[in-house]
Amino acid sequence: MAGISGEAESVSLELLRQKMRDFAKERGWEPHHTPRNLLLALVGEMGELSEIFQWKGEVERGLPNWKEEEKVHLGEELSDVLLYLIQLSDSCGVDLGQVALRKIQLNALKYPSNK
Ligand SMILES: Nc1ccn([C@H]2C[C@H](O)[C@@H](COP(=O)(O)OP(=O)(O)OP(=O)(O)O)O2)c(=O)n1
Repeated sequence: MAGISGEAESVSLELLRQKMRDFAKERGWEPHHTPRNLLLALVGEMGELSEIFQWKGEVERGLPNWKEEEKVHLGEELSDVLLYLIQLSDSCGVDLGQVALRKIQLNALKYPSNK
């Protein structure tokens, strides 16, 4: 699927990490992108994401009754959370893709399948 700039590439965590590095560098924001600042920004975006669901009651999987504009807004807030999480990991020197893969393996050991 083509992205906003017409890119047809597949989206990897590494691609997003590099794009956010470039984004911060081009604006001279790197000094502000410390782990603590990025964590607080992430928590702020988590709040914005939560607001979308606030007072709605239970929500069906796939959001069948949501307006298109609500889904677009949801996608934006999910993206903000992801992009700050990637930047936070990067600022801590953590390879998010690798540690997440390892965590999935640990989860499988902790919660064995019955099948
Ligand atoms: N110092 C900054 C500021 C912004 N961003 C990026 C990461 C997020 O994807 C997005 C956040 O931008 P805003 O703070 O403007 O937040 P919103 O897009 O949610 O706007 P608003 O809070 O007005 O709804 O921009 C960033 O990396 N570093």
